[in-house]
Amino acid sequence: MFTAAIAGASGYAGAEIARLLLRHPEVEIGALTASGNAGSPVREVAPNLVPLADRVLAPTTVEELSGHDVVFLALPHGHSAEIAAQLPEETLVVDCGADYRLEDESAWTTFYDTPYAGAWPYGMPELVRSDGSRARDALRGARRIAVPGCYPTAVSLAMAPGLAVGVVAPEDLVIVAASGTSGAGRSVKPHLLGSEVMGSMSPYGVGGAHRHTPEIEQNLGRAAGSATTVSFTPTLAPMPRGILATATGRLADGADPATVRAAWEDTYAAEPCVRLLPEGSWPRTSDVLGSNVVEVQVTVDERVGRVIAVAAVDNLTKGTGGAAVQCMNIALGQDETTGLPLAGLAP
Ligand SMILES: NC(=O)C1=CN([C@@H]2O[C@H](COP(=O)(O)OP(=O)(O)OC[C@H]3O[C@@H](n4cnc5c(N)ncnc54)[C@H](OP(=O)(O)O)[C@@H]3O)[C@@H](O)[C@H]2O)C=CC1
Ligand SMILES: CC(=O)N[C@@H](CCC(=O)OP(=O)(O)O)C(=O)O
Repeated sequence: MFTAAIAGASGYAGAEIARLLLRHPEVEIGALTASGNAGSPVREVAPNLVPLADRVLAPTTVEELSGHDVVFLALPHGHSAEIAAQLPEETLVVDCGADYRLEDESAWTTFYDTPYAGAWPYGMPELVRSDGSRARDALRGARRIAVPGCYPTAVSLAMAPGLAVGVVAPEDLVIVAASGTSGAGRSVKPHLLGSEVMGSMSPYGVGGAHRHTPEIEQNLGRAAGSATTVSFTPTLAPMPRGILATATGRLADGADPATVRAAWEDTYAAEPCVRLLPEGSWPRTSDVLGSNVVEVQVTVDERVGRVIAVAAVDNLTKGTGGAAVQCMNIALGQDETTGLPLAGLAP
């Protein structure tokens, strides 16, 4: 058995990790820490975590987090480095925040207002590179892992196969994605009040301003084997969980619908957490609710010569907490899907 602590267990991502670890046969849940909610019983902040109801949230300190095999950090950006630096090198630290996702310091300083912390192995196991290798390779035995952002998970897994195989041109990539409100965390934000969100969809971070833009470019650049820029527009949808991302790119010279289909099929044939749907079926957020699977579909709009790839993901499961547990499994040498739900809740 391994022991795991969760820092930020009172937040959406931390509570999702706890939900998943409760069903993990090889992990015992240790310290659960919080900030403003420290001292409260779990039932007051995450009543869905019934088996943990009477556990009391501890303050987020290195002392509370020490002595575990695994420490999950589910904290706001900028809080991971100080804690990670004080944990032993042999402790597996899985960071759900953005702090260690970007390799390019200038990209970080353009989009974030905290100091650049560095880059850790990137926790998107299925991400394919131009040489056919996967990001998974760097996760085996790793002791520091950066969990991807939720939009980059959906977008990158939707489009990477076409870039890696060369059936999509690496320039002129356009992405529009809709996210449920839990993507923003649980702290109160005026634009996320129920009366503002219900019955309405709205864009934000328009014009290349969203901080996930460089992370998507990093991922798709790795797939393409060359620097890549994207136009990315996020939108907010009136639902608690889920992201639906639509990515389009120009059909590469010499490619056709059959080679496009083959690129996606070959890339994902052996991936347990990415499901390429049968032709004609399209991903829906409702089908991946609570599941650690990303559903993907691709087609070619031959009239305009563009490849259209769509992905649906639960932002809190495969989009954060599930990816964190999947990466832990790989790092610890466990079967990759141990403890993870691979079917969604329906209806
Ligand atoms: N929500 C999502 O879909 C995704 C989230 N992430 C990332 O995961 C991390 C957590 O996100 P999420 O759970 O949504 O956020 P929440 O706002 O829901 O939770 C934040 C957590 O951090 C704690 N916290 C707040 N301020 C501090 C502080 N100054 N020092 C230490 N702890 C603090 C909170 O404690 P308390 O409530 O007790 O004050 C809470 O436990 C973020 O980095 C986020 O970007 C990544 C991918 C997707
Ligand atoms: C709906 C919503 O607000 N979503 C968040 C994305 C959160 C996420 O994935 O996370 P990181 O903060 O870890 O990068 C946003 O757009 O900022």
